[in-house]
Amino acid sequence: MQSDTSDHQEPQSPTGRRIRDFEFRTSLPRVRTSCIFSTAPDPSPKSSVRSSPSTMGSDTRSTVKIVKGDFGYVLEDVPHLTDYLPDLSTYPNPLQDNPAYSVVKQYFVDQDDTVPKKVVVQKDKPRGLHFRRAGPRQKVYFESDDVRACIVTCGGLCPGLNTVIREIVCGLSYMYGVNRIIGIEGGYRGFYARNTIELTPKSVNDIHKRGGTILGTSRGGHDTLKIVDNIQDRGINQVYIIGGDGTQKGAAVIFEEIRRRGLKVVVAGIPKTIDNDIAIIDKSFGFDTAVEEAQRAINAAHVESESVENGIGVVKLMGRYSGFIAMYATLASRDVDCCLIPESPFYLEGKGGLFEYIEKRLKENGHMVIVVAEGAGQDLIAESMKSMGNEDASGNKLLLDVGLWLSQRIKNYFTSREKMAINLKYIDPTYMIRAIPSNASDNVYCTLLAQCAVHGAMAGYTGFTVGLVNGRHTYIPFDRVTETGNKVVITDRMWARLLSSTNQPSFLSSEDIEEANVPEDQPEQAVHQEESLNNGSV
Ligand SMILES: Nc1ncnc2c1ncn2[C@@H]1O[C@H](COP(=O)(O)OP(=O)(O)OP(=O)(O)O)[C@@H](O)[C@H]1O
Ligand SMILES: O=P(O)(O)OC[C@H]1O[C@](O)(CO)[C@@H](O)[C@@H]1O
Ligand SMILES: [Mg+2]
Repeated sequence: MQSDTSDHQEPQSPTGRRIRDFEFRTSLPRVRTSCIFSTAPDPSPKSSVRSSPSTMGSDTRSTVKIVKGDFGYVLEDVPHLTDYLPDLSTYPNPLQDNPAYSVVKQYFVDQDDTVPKKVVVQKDKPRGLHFRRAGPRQKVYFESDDVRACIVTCGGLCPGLNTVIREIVCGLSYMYGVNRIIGIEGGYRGFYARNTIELTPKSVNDIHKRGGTILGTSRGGHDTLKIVDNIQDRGINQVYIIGGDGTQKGAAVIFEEIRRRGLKVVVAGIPKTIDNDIAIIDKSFGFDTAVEEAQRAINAAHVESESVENGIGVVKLMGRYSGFIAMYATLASRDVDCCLIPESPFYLEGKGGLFEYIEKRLKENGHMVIVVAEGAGQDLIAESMKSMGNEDASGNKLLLDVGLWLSQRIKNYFTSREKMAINLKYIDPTYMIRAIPSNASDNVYCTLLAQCAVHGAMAGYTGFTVGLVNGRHTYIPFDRVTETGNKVVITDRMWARLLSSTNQPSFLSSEDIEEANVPEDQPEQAVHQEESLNNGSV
């Protein structure tokens, strides 16, 4: 954990009273109609609060705290409990007496520390967007005995979920002396439809060695009022929500309702998605593990295809809207001849099409490997199968199996034209990849994310997602991570590197390139991808 040398100034309670906030707040009757939110006194004369789009199309308007500084500096700050409960007491952080941490020089993060979204800068350009740096603060807003925390996991599985659960429990317990932590079973609907389980450092001790989530997960079932009623009834005052883009949208609505009721309850999100499709953050946990595990499937496809005449190995990898796993697994392997992702349209027949390329590759090399992300070519499949538009319980598009479809189309093409006898093997390792435990580097990453979430919650921050931005942990407002998704930018250098490593056609006409050209706010995203997933190398 990084430390800082400057003096730390925590906001003090104006009353200085050490009230038992948790008991006080949870004894209040439920407030459903009146809003007792007020914005915090501006920390800077240049700060302002902007409205952000509602996440649910209801009256749940969010306010994002914008602080402006010199040279075009902008801090997009996260909410704090004192925004709507200004009289809360603060307490010294128990970490200062913890033998492990007390020896660290300036262990606490300075209140003013922020992290820039963009690290490649030009001397005449504004300093741009910043996020609040994550980490332990000198003062906390909860007494250890008063904390009652809960953890929930939602959406699809991802390597590392159990590690995050483990480290939230251990972080709360060992760093802050919290011993009342419960797990909500089966995703959002578990708040009102399932039992809870008690979580202790002992009960979670070995769970990081297992795939999946010990709490279970689900899609759909997000009923905001029932969830917040349940939080209130159970006296929960720290809610840790682990999940993808849909889950973070759900967390944002829960936060809004909690704030509307004036509860001293913190909502902290930990972004999870194997697809790496969450905006702003460098990468999501479990992504590295997925890319590594995908190598085994690609390797099998390569061995199978090179062992026979005109062998073709087709491997399907996950990636509903974003082809990051396919792109990085391809770049890592060097055995892949063609990588198809949702962001890059392709076509099968005719000049410059996939069939022509396969034929050429087989003639040159005798075998080939194709990696296809599950969301690729969905329009093409829909055209030929005349069915599309089904959704899962969370409203996500249900995909048609591109791997099976593509394999069949390739077989048909070569059989019907009596071009050449091919030998195609289709491998679908998607759920096997998703279900494994996280690898070593993801384990460390999950640990830091979990600990930063705990530090933020104890420090009274709320309505935030914890995320790595340019290698530093930050607190990001929910809206920022949910308003757009992270996608492979096909006019970016990384995709060019892939094209040059596989030698596949780009399948793009000059009009397509124009259309795909980075929109105004995306050059930053493209640079960001370069820097974050590529350690800044060019
Ligand atoms: N706009 C939304 N508002 C409130 N809740 C939502 C919203 N979108 C999704 N959710 C809820 O979030 C949970 C998870 O959503 P979803 O199934 O889309 O997975 P996810 O979090 O995006 O993860 P992944 O896509 O990586 O599997 C579901 O319980 C769903 O009801
Ligand atoms: O079959 P499920 O559990 O709905 O999940 C499938 C989806 O989940 C994801 O892994 C995202 O979590 C996507 O890549 C995939 O489309
Ligand atoms: Mg999602």
